[in-house]
Amino acid sequence: MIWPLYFIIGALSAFWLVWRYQNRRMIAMASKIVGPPAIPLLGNALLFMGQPEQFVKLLRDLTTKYGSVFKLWLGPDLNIVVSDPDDLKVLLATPKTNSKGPQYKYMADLLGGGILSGSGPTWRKHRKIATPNYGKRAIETYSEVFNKEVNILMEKLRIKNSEPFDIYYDIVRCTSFTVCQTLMGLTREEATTLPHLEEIIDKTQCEYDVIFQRMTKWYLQIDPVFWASKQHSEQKRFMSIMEEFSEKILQHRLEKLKNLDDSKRDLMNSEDDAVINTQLSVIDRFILSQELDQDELVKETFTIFTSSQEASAKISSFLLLMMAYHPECQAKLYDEIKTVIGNDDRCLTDKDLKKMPYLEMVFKEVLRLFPIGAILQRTVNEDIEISSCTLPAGSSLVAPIYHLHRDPRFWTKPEYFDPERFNPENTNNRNPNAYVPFSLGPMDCLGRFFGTKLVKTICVRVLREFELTSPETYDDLRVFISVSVVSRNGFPVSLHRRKK
Ligand code: HEM
Repeated sequence: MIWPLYFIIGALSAFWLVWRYQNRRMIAMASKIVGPPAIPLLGNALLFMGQPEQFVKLLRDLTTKYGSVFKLWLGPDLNIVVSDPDDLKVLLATPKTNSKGPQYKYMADLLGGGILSGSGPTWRKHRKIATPNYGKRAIETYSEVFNKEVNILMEKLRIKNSEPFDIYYDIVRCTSFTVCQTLMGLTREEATTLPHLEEIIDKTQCEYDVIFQRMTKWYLQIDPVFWASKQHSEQKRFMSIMEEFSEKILQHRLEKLKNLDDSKRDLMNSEDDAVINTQLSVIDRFILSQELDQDELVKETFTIFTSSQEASAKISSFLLLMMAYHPECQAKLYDEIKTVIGNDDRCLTDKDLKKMPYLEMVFKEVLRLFPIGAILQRTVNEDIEISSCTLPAGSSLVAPIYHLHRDPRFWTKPEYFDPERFNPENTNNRNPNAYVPFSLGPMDCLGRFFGTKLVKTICVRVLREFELTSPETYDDLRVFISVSVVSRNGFPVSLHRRKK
């Protein structure tokens, strides 16, 4: 009976020795970098067995103990956690880290190896095809849809009483319909009849939880263990509805593209940041490029949807929750809104938003505390020298953005919500690299202008009409990381109509 056990131990030891021999250069270079003691095969993976809330504390404690650069072995993956802002700027911007890290493969299971979770030629090709729809000028054309969808959101909010409710669910519907009619190119009618739309909207966070658990729990990275888990059946169900959802979107666009005139087809050759580019949707561009097979089209369609509606809804909800928690900031922002747009419930323009500096400060403070890319990982393709060490080729760079944004070396009272950090004087006195909400370099956020404008449009319209309170206080807020930052208790707010 004992022989099978000897066999397994022997096979694992042989694997470990061969692996050490093949990676001896990386291991030798890693030995010069500090980090917690690792055990054979698992490395430091056992440190990550706790609850999601403990993950934030764990990384903070390790940074306190080992400093701005330290190593963590997750099984055979050497992760180098860098929280020095100047090093991070160099590391995220260099082409030597122009590939997503190995943990993104769990995201790629769902989204394919394309624009959000992929690397190399596929990522480059997809990013190039999609880019014309995301530029500063291109998104000017989306103002009408943004405002129209916010009108519908406002109608829903007007019929609520002053009982607390989780505002995220109304907002994420608004952002989802907005994305369908802009980046995806659907009519509202087509969007409302998409199969499983409601279920997808409601289950997206659960799916990100599964992905993040696989990224951080070593035993879920063993395929047979994952296949036997309940997370796998949840993921399978989600993937099947996601496929039907995306296929329907593609079907709508293929139908429209049958009658596409040549002038629009020529837009495929334009890479300028121009208003005219949005006459083709991102999905149209993927189809017309003929570069993607059917599976890639399905997954990239869902990626375009989920990367935009979820992030914008989450940041809008955090911003409104922060206003409910901080009445003095809300009053200041309301004064600014009233000065710029008066009492009318009119559509917002880009010009209006530009005249609201305090809104920009509040938005930045929300992104500091609740970043969408809370922890980023990149593969180091060639050795890179930084101030304190050399990151060896084959290792992974980990950028702990959440922790950088709360690092007391750069932020006084980092846990406090204080938009004044972003007034011109305070901004000038701080290291600019300590704030990277949209990441940096060639793999930075493609949707920063889209997201910024949509979040601001939603929040200004809601705050213009309602004063927000919450049954909870900022001290009650519990957040954890699950790809992005998640609020344990959701976004509970009450709405009170303002007097005209
Ligand atoms: C408003 C809040 C948003 C924030 C703070 C944010 C932040 C980020 C960050 C940090 C990344 C890098 C992720 C990584 O390397 O793992 C990223 C990537 C990306 N974001 Fe956003 N995002 C936001 C909204 C959006 C929106 C609205 C869209 C689409 C319209 C979008 C599209 C993308 C895409 C396509 C990528 C992948 C880029 C690439 O790897 O080439 N994001 N975002």
